[in-house]
Amino acid sequence: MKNHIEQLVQWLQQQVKEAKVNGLLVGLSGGIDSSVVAYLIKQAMPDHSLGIIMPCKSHGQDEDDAQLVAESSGIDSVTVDLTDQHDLLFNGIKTQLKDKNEWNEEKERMADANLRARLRMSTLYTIAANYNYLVVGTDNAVEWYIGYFTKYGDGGVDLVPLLHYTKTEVRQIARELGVPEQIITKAPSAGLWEGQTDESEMGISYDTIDAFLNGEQVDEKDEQTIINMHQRTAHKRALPTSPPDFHHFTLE
Ligand SMILES: Nc1ncnc2c1ncn2[C@@H]1O[C@H](COP(=O)(O)OP(=O)(O)OC[C@H]2O[C@@H]([n+]3cccc(C(=O)O)c3)[C@H](O)[C@@H]2O)[C@@H](O)[C@H]1O
Ligand SMILES: Nc1ncnc2c1ncn2[C@@H]1O[C@H](COP(=O)(O)OP(=O)(O)OP(=O)(O)O)[C@@H](O)[C@H]1O
Ligand SMILES: [Mg+2]
Repeated sequence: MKNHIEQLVQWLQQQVKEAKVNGLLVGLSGGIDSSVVAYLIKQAMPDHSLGIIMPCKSHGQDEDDAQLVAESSGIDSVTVDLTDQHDLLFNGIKTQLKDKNEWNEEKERMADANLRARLRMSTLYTIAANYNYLVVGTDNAVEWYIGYFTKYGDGGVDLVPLLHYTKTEVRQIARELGVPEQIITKAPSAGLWEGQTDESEMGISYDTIDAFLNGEQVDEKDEQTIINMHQRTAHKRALPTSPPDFHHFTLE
């Protein structure tokens, strides 16, 4: 993995150069993916990299873990608590729709969760513009393939260095980089509601999806689940859908 790390660091440096920006930043959650990205961008841009810690009704342990990663990687960090902003916006929207008797309780938890991810995205772009930095995403091959991210939330980024790495490989890279073991071994979670873990929500294990992506044989039912998730989320990996160019078709 040493070789991969060197290449990823060089690739990040090249992106900074080509985009003519000053540096790179990442949202630091205390999870393994953003920890790996933090270590990589710190290596790529030692004096121009930033980790943004954004609690939003989050578990205190996650913030402690994010702080630990900031310290162990040496990356500069800023904390922006989004709890009040989220409450204001979410409850404002909810009140308006409730008044019209059109609030869908069944969709509430997911709407609340996705708004957290999109508030984080907005925060990252506001800070990126301030420093003239790029926003670095943390999606790995599994999350990308099955669309396990919020469209224009944590999926709304400029660079995705881990896109071709399975979760197993991300763990290997993390060990090589020196990410603290407690971060590597904790259960992956989007942290969007109490008790959420990726595997319980996806209904399938990272090991199974890793195996599928590696072209290995997996249980037929699991294979179908993965393919269904991939197909259902194709829109998240594409540019917005547009109609044909009727205007120019009529010109001749
Ligand atoms: N066919 C289609 N063509 C174009 N657009 C389509 C569409 N179908 C839905 N859409 C749009 O997409 C929206 C649904 O997508 P989206 O808003 O992303 O929402 P959705 O996929 O329902 O939820 C996001 C999922 O990602 C997970 N997540 C989020 C954030 C972080 C992490 C993590 O691992 O840390 C995980 C989260 O737990 C949840 O399972 C719809 O509201 C609609 O606007
Ligand atoms: N509290 C938070 N503060 C800052 N960024 C966050 C926070 N929660 C989520 N994010 C951002 O959203 C991204 C998506 O979360 P995701 O859970 O997939 O990654 P992770 O937490 O780094 O790793 P894992 O999947 O193992 O939990 C994070 O990598 C991070 O960039
Ligand atoms: Mg996480």
